[in-house]
Amino acid sequence: MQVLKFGGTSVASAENIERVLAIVQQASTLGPVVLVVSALGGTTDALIGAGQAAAAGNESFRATLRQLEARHLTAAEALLPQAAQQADIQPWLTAQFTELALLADGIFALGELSPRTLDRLMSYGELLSSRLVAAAFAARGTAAAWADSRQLIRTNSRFGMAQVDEATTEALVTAFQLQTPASLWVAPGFIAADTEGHTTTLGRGGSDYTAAILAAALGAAKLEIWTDVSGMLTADPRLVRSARPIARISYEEAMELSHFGAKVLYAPTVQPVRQAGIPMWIKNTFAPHDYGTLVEVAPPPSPGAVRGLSSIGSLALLNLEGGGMVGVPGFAARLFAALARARINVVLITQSSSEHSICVGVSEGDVAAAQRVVDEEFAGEIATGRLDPLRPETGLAIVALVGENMRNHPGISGRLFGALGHNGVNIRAIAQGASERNISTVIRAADVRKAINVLHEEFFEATYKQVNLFVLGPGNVGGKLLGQLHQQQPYLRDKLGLDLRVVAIANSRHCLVSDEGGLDLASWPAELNEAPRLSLDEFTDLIISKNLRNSIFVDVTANPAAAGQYAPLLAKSVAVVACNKVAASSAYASYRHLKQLARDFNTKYLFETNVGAALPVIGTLGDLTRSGDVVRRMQAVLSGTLNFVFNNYDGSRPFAEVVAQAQAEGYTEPDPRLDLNGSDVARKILILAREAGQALEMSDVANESFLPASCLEGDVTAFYEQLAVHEPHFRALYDAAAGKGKRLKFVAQYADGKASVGLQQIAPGHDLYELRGKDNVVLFYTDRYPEQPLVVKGAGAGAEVTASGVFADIIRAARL
Ligand SMILES: NC(=O)C1=CN([C@@H]2O[C@H](COP(=O)(O)OP(=O)(O)OC[C@H]3O[C@@H](n4cnc5c(N)ncnc54)[C@H](O)[C@@H]3O)[C@@H](O)[C@H]2O)C=CC1
Ligand SMILES: N[C@@H](CC=O)C(=O)O
Repeated sequence: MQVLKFGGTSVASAENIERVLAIVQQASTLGPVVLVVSALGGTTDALIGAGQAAAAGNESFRATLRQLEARHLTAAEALLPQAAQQADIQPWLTAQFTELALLADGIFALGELSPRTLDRLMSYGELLSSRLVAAAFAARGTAAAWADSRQLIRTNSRFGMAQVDEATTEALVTAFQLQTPASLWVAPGFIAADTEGHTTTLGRGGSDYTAAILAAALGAAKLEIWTDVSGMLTADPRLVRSARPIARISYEEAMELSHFGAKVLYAPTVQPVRQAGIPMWIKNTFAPHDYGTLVEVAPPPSPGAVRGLSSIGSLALLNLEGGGMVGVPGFAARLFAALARARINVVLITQSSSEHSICVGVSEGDVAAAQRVVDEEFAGEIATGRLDPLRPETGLAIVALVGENMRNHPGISGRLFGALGHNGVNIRAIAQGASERNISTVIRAADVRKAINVLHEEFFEATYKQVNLFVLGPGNVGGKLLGQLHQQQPYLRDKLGLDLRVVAIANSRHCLVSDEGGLDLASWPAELNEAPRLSLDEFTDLIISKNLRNSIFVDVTANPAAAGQYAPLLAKSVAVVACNKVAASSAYASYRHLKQLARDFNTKYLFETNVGAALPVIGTLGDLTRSGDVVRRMQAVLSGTLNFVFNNYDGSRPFAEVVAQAQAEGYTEPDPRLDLNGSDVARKILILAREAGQALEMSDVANESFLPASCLEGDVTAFYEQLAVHEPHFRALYDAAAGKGKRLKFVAQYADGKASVGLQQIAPGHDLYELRGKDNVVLFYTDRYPEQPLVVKGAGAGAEVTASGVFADIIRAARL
């Protein structure tokens, strides 16, 4: 004997019912079948709606019933095309709708819909569908006995969620089996009857349960639950696009997953088949050849120990706190008794070992009643200050890891907390049973999508990690960066498992935002010009409100206000990657604050390109200091622009022209005066000194500018005009050095806690002398490199190299 159950979508139309008939015919070749069906999809909701409308005195219930009747008659006509075949079923359907109309009229007249009447009303859905399916079999020449589940399944009289009397049910089923010769039964799911013969129901989704009860009573060889997905999935597919079917799962795991949101299976279904040791398949009516999920006693362990993820929303935490409960037995018992009296279901329980508080999770809809009954129960303790009034928190959800094998794998919860922590998902409460089969976390409902995706990637997707980039400032560097990202996307997916998506690109005039899947990096420039403007605050709000996992803000501007956005973003665990030097060279307290925020919120603030573009300067310095070395002295050429200018200026071309060339080649700051006046280099040595451990401010960096003051008095145009005016000054500087066989270098120095920048004449043989083009060099003198310095040298400016340094920081942030 095998029991097959088909859900509402599987029997929603004549076309779908044809599929059901084919699947059942196929199964019948293996042995007798009990077929359990739900109501035609949407019927139960429509019946409830009609009942509620009637009770409220709203005559719309009549139209609803007419529509339902028409739908069932249409299905009958399609399934039983010949008039003779319809001879029985059509009058029967009409009679049922006449009964239904009378029942609804009664509800309308009384203005009342009791749970018992509602069960009766709802039962018509499954009665109609099961009769229709049985008639369709008969019309195809297959004898199908219609089995009235109300005569097979005995329950108590808890209408809406009746409890089954297993012994009586088994006896009734056995008796029916003895009297029924047919090898195919068709039975309505969901419905049963109490000892008085009143129709009861087994809870929404109860048709699965009906099938399991019948399977257990019959000692069936297997139970198949046919639905519209190919088995239980690793996560809710509406939340996780890459969720995939679980091939094999234990009863206990299936129970945990179905409890916590896997709508594919009604949770009570598992118990009867588990007890009877009956294997249960979950299969897809619309893809019958898919493997589905086999629920069994001992499935092979899942490779990553976690079998699936589940989530339930609309949760509230109830916190009962107070010194009065420490060491006093009975508080928990009174709390749970009070909740039970109010029929409030407790979903999750945690208590700290200090016994100072108990926290329970309940449905949000139960909060008001819980507050009332608990505060009543503990009124005495609250009045004397031994307990605080119950403190409910709403807007929460549970996300849980489920897996039988987790108990054999240390470190699962560490990975869970780490993954959520890196993404700024705050865990409000946790619960793990001693079985270690379920680790439940309570988080903000708004974080569920992000959390469940992060965890799915962590535990199921060895292949890809999605990283979401928000790029501000697609200018010289930003434009190159987007080009490099575009070119490398396939490599990153294949080799690093990173699915890098650019979610938004903004400049000061436009902001282009992607819907799903990230922007097309081949076509962003044209699209950006058509996009609306967003202010910086709005851009930050967009990043925060999108609440995407592994979000990274990439600041490729030179804008001080952009730097002002880092703190709120880091505080939401959004990583910040910046080539903009403003933040790291702003007030020391603010620089420290940003670094601390990154630590506190488990994220990254990376700015390697602030010094020497893509050269590994800050990284090297970090390696030295983290390993215990002490930086005593630094000597460096840190301006690509100035090195280029002094390498290319010999008086044969005007100084202004060489500076303009540096700007055209993309070495200068957006405002080249910052390079020429030494500010850019001052920022860089300040950042290096800070990274070496010195709490310096910009005012502590001595800057001996070589520019005549008038060069900085106007705008950039005036600046170039003044450079031309002062050509003799620049020529004199050059001649003075060249006359001694020396070269001009703008040098940054740090020693003994003091930093300075200025133009120097460098003699041949000096470490800074041979420095070509736009190169940078940094000499680190440390306790471990006292005389022969550690040298980092190479191209220190240019959009392409800087973009590659930003890219490298993005990868670091993405891999955390
Ligand atoms: N060029 C180089 O060799 C290096 C540059 N950097 C840094 O890279 C940064 C960018 O330099 P470039 O690309 O040359 O500058 P750019 O002027 O070409 O690009 C800056 C971009 O930022 C945008 N922007 C400015 N203010 C904005 C705002 N409030 N909101 C949105 N977008 C805004 C502009 O529209 C532009 O798209 C600078 O901070 C610079 O210090 C760092 C290392 C080396
Ligand atoms: N303008 C800078 C670019 C890198 O920070 C320079 O010239 O070095």
